[in-house]
Amino acid sequence: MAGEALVRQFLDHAERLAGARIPDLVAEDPARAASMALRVGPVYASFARQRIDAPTLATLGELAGHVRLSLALRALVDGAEVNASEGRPALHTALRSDLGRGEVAGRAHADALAARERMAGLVASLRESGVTDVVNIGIGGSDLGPRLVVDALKDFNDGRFRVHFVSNVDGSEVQHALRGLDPARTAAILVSKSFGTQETLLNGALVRDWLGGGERLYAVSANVPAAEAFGVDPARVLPMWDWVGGRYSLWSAVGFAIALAVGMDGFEALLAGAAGMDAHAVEAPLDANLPIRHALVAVWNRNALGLPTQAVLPYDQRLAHLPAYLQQLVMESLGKSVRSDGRAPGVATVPVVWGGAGTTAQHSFFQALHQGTDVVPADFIGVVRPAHGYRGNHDALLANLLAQAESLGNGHAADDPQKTYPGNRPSTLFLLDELTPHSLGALLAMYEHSVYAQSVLWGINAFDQWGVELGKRIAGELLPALRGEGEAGDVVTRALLEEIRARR
Ligand SMILES: O=P(O)(O)OC[C@H]1O[C@H](O)[C@H](O)[C@@H](O)[C@@H]1O
Repeated sequence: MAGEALVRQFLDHAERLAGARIPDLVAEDPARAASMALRVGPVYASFARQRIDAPTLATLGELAGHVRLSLALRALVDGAEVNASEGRPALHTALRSDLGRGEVAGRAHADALAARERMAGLVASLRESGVTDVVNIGIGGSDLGPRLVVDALKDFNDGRFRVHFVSNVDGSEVQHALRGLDPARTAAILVSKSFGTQETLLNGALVRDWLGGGERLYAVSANVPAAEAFGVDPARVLPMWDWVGGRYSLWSAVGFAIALAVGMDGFEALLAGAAGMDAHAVEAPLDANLPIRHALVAVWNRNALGLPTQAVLPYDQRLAHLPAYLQQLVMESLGKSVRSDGRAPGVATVPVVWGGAGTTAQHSFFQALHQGTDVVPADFIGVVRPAHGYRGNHDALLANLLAQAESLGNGHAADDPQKTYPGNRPSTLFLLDELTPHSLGALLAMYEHSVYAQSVLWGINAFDQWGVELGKRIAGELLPALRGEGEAGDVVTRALLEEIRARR
């Protein structure tokens, strides 16, 4: 079908479903719970509580076909220049899969294997050393992925190292991270793709001095000369490449801290889980493809239902960092209002991603999810088998997870409007059999592919982030003014500078 006819059909479905209610959709189709669910390895996903039906999904599938989503996924893993504004491929899949065809993907995969081999050597030598604590210094993609995974996989950590994270340029974070640590028993990893990030260089210099030199300093960077000039021994610099986006990089040596926490076996299992999802994303037909389904639902919620935000609600404390990680993955990738071809997308793009771990979050912002004026679609993530023996707690956790998805979807009528729940709040519910390196790898790769698929549907580049540059430049200009050297900033900033200077 031609593009325009498809868009018309999309709008027709939107109009038809504008008044549709999730409980009615569920009641109308007894097979819905099964037909709206997909399983890929350890990841089960139910879309039964989305405000969508089979004919709409068929149109969305046609839309996916129209934008050649399958070919686009293939182009991604084969190393096509999907990052057009920077003239680069985005080959994060080559870090964990050998799916990519052709020379570019093949070389990337070989380079990734060689780097992993070197990383394994450094992990082994550190395990044999007297080092007890490791501080990961990085920000954005050089922090959020490792931070999430190290915390999520703490049941797979043998406790050989305590791993700490420092990202913020706020000196308070580094001060508290180092408090109580022994410099003679601490190693630091400076993780920076560019090795030009202000926060990481300032914190790195502090920690280098605190360590008393570069002996236990490690670096991961695509800018090896800069890391060496900073004082890191070349033998302790692991490579990264311009073909890996920062927010897609935890599978590279950026995951050094992960490998120290869960061992190389754990790291390899994480990669294997992601590789399984890569193969599914590229090979599964459109209508049975989990990341594509997830992406189509995201676009439906944003553009047909006009929902401006998206909640991420892991019902597992170990996944408490998942909302922050997904904020970068989704919002840096899709936070664009210009298509790759320079045109306006003509529709809303990125939603605001936010969230928190259940059940804790139920006692803070869930009131607004249930009765607020904005409808917030949610991704719930639950884990069937816990890694602890407190069965009573886990049953309560799962009961709450199921109850929240049900009550948000169905609502509740009451005579008293204060006690009425409007319901019709859409959600997707993921279940992992267990939270393991393998299942976590699969889940995170699912989100990566969904984000890429959304970018293809919207025609935007998921792999650049020009929007973060302006603030960095202005901060650079304001730095001397803050020290009293010259003037910078607009009228409001100057007044604020004056206020700060007067009270220092
Ligand atoms: O790894 P680095 O080069 O230090 O970059 C760290 C982060 O900073 C940048 O501002 C980007 O917004 C992020 O995408 C990136 O992950």
